[in-house]
Amino acid sequence: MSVAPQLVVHRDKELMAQAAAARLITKVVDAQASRGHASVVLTGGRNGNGLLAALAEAPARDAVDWSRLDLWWGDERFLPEGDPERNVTQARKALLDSVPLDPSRVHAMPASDGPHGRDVEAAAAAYAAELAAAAGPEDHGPVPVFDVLMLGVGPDTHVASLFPELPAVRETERTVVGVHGAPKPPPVRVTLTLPAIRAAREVWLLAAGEDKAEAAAIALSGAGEIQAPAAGAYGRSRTLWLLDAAAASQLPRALYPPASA
Ligand SMILES: O=C1O[C@H](COP(=O)(O)O)[C@@H](O)[C@H](O)[C@H]1O
Repeated sequence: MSVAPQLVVHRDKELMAQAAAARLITKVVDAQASRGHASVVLTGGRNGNGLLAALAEAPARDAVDWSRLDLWWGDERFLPEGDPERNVTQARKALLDSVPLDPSRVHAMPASDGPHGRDVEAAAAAYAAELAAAAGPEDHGPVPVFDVLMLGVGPDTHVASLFPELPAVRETERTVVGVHGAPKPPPVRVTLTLPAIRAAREVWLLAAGEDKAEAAAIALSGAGEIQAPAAGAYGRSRTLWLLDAAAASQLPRALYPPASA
């Protein structure tokens, strides 16, 4: 059953990134204190990378035990290792190269020049197997119960590489699939599916900028997940939309009443 989304609206995208970074630090520190380790699923895109860059600048980042953090990805552009358009390349530049992570806990999705070559279905199956191997009996499923899974929201309401009406968003069995014909380049991608996303304890959707306003309004107004994949992204115990004022500007008044002063 889906948990009703909560909304937090910040003044602008810089403040949103800083506040989300602070929120993530607290979550990771709390999870490490209670379970000894934490797991976070990263997103690509402008807002996801903005958050990572803000985290890199936050003095409180030193409160995180980076060696006890598992990092996974919600999706990846299926390109050669090191390609500047790969989500993992951008994440490394924004944050990962500057913190003492345990490389064995950095679970990048396969590249198109990796062991599976250009076979994106094999790459997706390999990532699903890696997730399944990391899931313990306490997870009761084929993927770990991630502490936080972040998703950038595209102007067309896509999340991860789940685009409206494409087969990946209809997947109900597999946890990771290959994507062909994505409307946003590159066309070939690897993505977690909605069932895998919904295994997370908390799902955070990031939307900043005017070009996200319509998507946020559609996804939060009862749209179906096939037409608006962001509407189908929710966590087991919390679904949090982190927006800036521009992205919140078309939300129904019942969700985001205009300020009175
Ligand atoms: O291509 C992608 O786009 C989305 C959204 O990106 P944005 O730049 O519009 O914020 C991103 O969440 C996804 O990870 C990425 O592969």
